[in-house]
Amino acid sequence: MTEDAPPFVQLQDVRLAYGRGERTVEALGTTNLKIGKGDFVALVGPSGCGKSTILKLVTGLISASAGWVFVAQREVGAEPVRVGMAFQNPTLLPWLSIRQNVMLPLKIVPPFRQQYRAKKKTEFRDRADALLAQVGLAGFGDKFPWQLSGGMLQRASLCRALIHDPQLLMLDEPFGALDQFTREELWAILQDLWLTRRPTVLLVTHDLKEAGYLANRVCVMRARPGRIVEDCVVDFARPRTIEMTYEPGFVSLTQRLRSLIVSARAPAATPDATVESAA
Ligand SMILES: Nc1ncnc2c1ncn2[C@@H]1O[C@H](COP(=O)(O)OP(=O)(O)OP(=O)(O)O)[C@@H](O)[C@H]1O
Repeated sequence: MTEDAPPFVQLQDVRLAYGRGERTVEALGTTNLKIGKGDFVALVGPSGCGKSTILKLVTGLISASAGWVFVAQREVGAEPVRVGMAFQNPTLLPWLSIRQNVMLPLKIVPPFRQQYRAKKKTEFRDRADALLAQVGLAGFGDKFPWQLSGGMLQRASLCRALIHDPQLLMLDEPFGALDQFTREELWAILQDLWLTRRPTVLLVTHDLKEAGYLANRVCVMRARPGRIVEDCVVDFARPRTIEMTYEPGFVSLTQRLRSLIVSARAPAATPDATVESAA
């Protein structure tokens, strides 16, 4: 993000508490975050520090208890923004083929919805097939989810998240359930998709190597209440490779992130501590 370009995503003095009264959980303390258009930011931190809460705030799924969330310089929810999402569980619809699953956002999201009804089905089908080919799933469009491996399903899920050219791509531990080799393959695929399409990406991950490989910035969070304690710039050249992750600069980045998280780890949470911290 250049100094004078307005941020595409901005959290300004945001606080978020779940529940009421004695059951209040202060999930996010005062939090500020700016993400430039087309940037790739990873959120890392101990369990319960509010990473997914930030994703929910940015997509407008929940509203801030205090402060403001802006996307494209408008308060979130004021204007529709095209968002793509992928989670740990690919959640493809089992009764639809892979291609139909990938095309689903085009049936739902304007302006594609109207075009889909009008005439563009063939064009959209070609678009889905091209995207499937880009992630190594050429020829799998007619298969059904049960016929694919976990890694293949996650590739298809990335295609579904990107088919409608989202301005914002929200990824909540998308590769968390995959083995290391499949995960590394998918990092390369995601990097390639990001380099060619340049959505603004917010990635939640527990994998520090993944954060360092994929992101331009890694925000380290701390719990109770959740907050960002460090914002590390990652400026390794692109495209990044797995070999690069063994180089001293990369290793010292992941070591630094690790020690930040170790020191950010809150003592084990208890229901009483939760109520106390919220009081
Ligand atoms: N719907 C909810 N109602 C009450 N408390 C919630 C709710 N959702 C999350 N929390 C609490 O808010 C805090 C932040 O949760 P969040 O899911 O954002 O953390 P996280 O960093 O994504 O965690 P993890 O890495 O384990 O997925 C946690 O203490 C969690 O228990």
